[in-house]
Amino acid sequence: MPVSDDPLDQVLRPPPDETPQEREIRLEREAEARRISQAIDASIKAERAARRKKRIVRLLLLGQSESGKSTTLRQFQRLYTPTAFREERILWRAVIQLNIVRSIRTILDALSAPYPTSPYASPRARARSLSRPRHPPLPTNHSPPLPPHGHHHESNGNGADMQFSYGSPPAPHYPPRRQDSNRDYYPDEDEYEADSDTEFTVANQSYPNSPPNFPHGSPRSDPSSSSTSTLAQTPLEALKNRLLPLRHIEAMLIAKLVPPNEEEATHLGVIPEYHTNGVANGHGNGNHNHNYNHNGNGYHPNHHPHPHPPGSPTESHLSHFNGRQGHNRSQSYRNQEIFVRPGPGWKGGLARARVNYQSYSYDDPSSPQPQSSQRPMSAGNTGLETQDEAQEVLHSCRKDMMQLWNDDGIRDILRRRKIRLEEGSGFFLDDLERVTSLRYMPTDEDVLKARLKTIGVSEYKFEMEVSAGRDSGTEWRIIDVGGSRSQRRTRFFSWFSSFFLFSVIFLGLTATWAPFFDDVDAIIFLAPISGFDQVLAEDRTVNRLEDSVLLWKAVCSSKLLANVDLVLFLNKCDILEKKLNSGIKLAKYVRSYGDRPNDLDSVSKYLRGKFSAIHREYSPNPRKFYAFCTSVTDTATTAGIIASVRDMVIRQHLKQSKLL
Ligand SMILES: Nc1nc2c(ncn2[C@@H]2O[C@H](COP(=O)(O)OP(=O)(O)OP(=O)(O)O)[C@@H](O)[C@H]2O)c(=O)[nH]1
Ligand SMILES: [Mg+2]
Repeated sequence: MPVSDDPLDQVLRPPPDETPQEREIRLEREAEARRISQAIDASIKAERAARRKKRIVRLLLLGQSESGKSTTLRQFQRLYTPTAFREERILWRAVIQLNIVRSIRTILDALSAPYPTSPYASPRARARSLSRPRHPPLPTNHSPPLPPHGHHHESNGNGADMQFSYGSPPAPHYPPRRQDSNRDYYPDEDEYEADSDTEFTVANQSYPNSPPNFPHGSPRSDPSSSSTSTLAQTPLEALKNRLLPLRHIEAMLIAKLVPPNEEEATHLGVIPEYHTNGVANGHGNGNHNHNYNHNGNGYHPNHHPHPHPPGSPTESHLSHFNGRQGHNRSQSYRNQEIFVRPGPGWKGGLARARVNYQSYSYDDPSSPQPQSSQRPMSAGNTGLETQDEAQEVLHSCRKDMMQLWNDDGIRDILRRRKIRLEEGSGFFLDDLERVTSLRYMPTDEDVLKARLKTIGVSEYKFEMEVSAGRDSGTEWRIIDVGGSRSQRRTRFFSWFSSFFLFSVIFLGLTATWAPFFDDVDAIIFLAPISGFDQVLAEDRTVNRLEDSVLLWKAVCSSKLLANVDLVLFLNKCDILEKKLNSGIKLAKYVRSYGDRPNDLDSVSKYLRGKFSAIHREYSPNPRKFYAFCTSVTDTATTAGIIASVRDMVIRQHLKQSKLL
């Protein structure tokens, strides 16, 4: 008998001194094991066939944090389950309220932030910050050009140009480079050097050279703030005092959005004043667990350590708003987004208290308008019987918020600190009059613009409503994952945007994850290409575009996903276009772009070519690949793209079914 080299054969080979009875028992056991294995195979096959027969289509959304995955999911819901989507719009009002409050907080913090303490601050900058006040580096997501050594060059083996390099020679004032094993990089792009000598004295003081345009004399008279106004040193200070109620609203909204049974510390730091008010829910105690909610039905397949170690910035996100001393302000509050689990978890509580408008159709202006005395009722799980306090506070603060946002001096400060709120997520400050009205009902566009970070993995099931078109009856399952990085212990880990993706793609498909990724019909991968000049909020050493490319390579080369068709959304093209038109050059960040034209068409074509080449080189097997330039918040253009994706996926799905 030929001797096999297969180590498995060697292990399984019967012992040389096996007796006839032992042999009989062994053969019986092996036959039983074979029978069980065949039964399992048959049942898996039958289940797949049944699923295909029932037309269950599964889509997986992948991409870095803020790439637009959940927004794409909302677009699917808007298009194919319009009634349900419309009914849920009111639930998004709390999220929009929170987005507004946090935008205002960003501005206020920008006005009162301390001076640089970054270890990477240049000695010159440090010296200057000691000698005279300057604008401090505030957290921004905008990246400096990466140095020339930072490029990645891969050969595609067939001579095609696969070079995709990031960076350009550093501007002279950037901090000294910190050496990484693979490349040089700038750890902190926020080292700020004023580009002129115009001097501001920030943090509640005067603005000698370019004052914000507050009205001279007394601040706007407001009975609710008269006592604080008299204490105020400046109109700005008075304005800030009048905006103090937003602190309470922020804590209240978080308590409202996070279900009471949520185990996870929900970024609520231990803020004594909130706790004594009984507003906060007592989280923030370092009890970090993820419960991955599969199918939104409460199934929690596993517990994983919280991605943020105790003491990480997420535990104190409210502290900055409180303006209390002693917190490390280099911990960017902008990393500290509120997140809730996707799916019905957070909506569940809100949905129990649907807004109490009487049969008023927001789409039908001829339907009876709500009475002016009728204010929207809270749709949250706190204060169900009360009026919507958050909306009322926002309404009463709206003039002050508008004054703050529209002030030229403050805009100038934001600009100098590279805070571009209008390009960021959940931006509603240009719509304050509308969104703070007492009868505000979010529009479809508002829901798509709202920002709520996803944590964990959820599968959404829905059937297309009959009104949605010919494919009604197909059950769609869309899997939305949280894209933010969770593991930064090693450089290797930090290359990958998500612990979840990392687990699935690189550590192998564990039983825990199998239900999510098994038998997926297609992946929609979102690469927000407007982020070419930005860094990740969760790791400020990493350029966003670079991160997307690395993740794309990982997805393309994953053996687990080798047979899944890929749809690429080069997303946030609307922001990209604005950036390019404002003069920001792609070539400064992607050196290989050279002197090609700096317009949307050329840039998107170029990047599409790069992503497409990576797909060709890295995919283990040939497969279908589609690429679109998208702005998934745009309802008109996205409808067409989603219809194409739907047709393509269904076609493929049917083809596969026939093969079974
Ligand atoms: N202007 C613009 N904004 C977009 C676009 N796509 C998404 N956004 C906004 O970007 C923000 C982030 O989008 P999400 O869909 O929450 O991102 P995500 O990929 O689900 O992020 P995680 O849940 O953190 O993984 C939201 O406020 C969206 O409204 C786009 O194409 N253009
Ligand atoms: Mg999301």
